[in-house]
Amino acid sequence: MDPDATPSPADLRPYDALLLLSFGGPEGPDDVMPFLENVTRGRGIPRERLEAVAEHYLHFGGRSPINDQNRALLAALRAELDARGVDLPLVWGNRNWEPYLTDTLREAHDGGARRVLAVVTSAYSSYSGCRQYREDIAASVLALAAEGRAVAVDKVRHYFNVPGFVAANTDAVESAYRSLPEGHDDARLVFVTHSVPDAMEDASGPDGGAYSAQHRDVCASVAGAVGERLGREVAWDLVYCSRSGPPTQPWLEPDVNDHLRALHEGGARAVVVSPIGFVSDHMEVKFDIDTEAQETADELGLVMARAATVGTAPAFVRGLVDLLVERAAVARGEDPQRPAVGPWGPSHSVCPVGCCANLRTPDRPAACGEDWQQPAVAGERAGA
Ligand SMILES: CC1=C(CCC(=O)O)c2cc3nc(cc4[nH]c(cc5[nH]c(cc1n2)c(C)c5CCC(=O)O)c(CCC(=O)O)c4C)C(CCC(=O)O)=C3C
Ligand SMILES: [Fe+2]
Repeated sequence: MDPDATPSPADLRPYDALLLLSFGGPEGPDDVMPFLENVTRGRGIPRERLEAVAEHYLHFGGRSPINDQNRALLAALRAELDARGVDLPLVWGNRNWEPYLTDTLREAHDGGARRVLAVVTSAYSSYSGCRQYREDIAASVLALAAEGRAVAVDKVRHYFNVPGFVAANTDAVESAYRSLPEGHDDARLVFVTHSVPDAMEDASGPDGGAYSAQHRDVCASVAGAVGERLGREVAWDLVYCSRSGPPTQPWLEPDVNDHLRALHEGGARAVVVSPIGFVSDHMEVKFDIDTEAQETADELGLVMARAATVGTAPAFVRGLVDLLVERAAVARGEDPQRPAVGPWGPSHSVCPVGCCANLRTPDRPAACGEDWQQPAVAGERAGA
């Protein structure tokens, strides 16, 4: 083989554009309340909770870190795509703030895109992290169809257990252990994710309970790999942050702060905290972990090292591009390898009917699922 030959470009057919789909966040103090109203519309979040969360944002200048983190991820994905010879456009749209998904897809359509492949900034099955994004896609596709614009959107499978996500988290947790002061290498490993109502947990995935089960699956993989690198068993727990419903409604527990107190009472002197439920250091990480949980640890005299989120770690970015390539092969009817670490195995590429059910408005259309019907548009064909 000619060593100077350019490798053939990664095959993304039949897609003609790639989409990063995320949550969105305020860019300044005036955006905070309108953003929070977008997030919580029709969701029964108490007013006091909204005011408290507005304070979290204002504490950081009214600007969420999430948008800049998405810009950084877009740049990293672009570089990896370029390195693999992929010249498709890569665009960015959000659920709750500019750039809104519908505007992004309209612009992509007008630039020639008809069949788009999406990756969302959530690695797990749940209504908030999966179906709600699929509903956003459906609403945008339907709105554009009504304007005479035909676009079809698919998404990649859940990536909590893909090798790149597991490797990036393993590296981050190992670094956190190595950053602890001498004599603390027995630190307990505390994984943290976003709490959700018990009812949302019970409805997550095709058979229920997928949200916490997928977390436990990747936590076990990461803790096992870190243990091998450190040469000893690492004891770990999965706990929760950012509970927001009324106190009468059960949400996943324990809360990270209560858990740190319990560990301290049990004699722990140090913890490594890994926000495994989040892909970047957005507001939940900055406030609920770096501010609140850190204060709790300080009060207790507990040494706490926080592991990085995957962010733009090269292993993670390569893993996402591998998934885009894999999903394109699935769309072409091929049978690609679908690597996964741990017993859960690779998730579905197309969500089964009823997966991550919407408990409030169950009939809302959701794209990227077996029961989704692409709207017809006169004179245009999506995915042609
Ligand atoms: C599972 C999950 C993820 C992870 C998956 C994913 O990434 O999608 C996530 C991400 C995020 N959540 C975020 C922000 C908020 N989430 C809220 C409210 C809620 N989240 C929920 C769940 C989740 N949320 C739930 C069940 C609610 C209750 C209301 C409802 O049933 O929908 C509220 C309202 C106020 C409050 O109650 O906290 C805010 C402001 C931001 C942006 C952060 C930034 O700006 O940096 C991000 C990435
Ligand atoms: Fe949230």
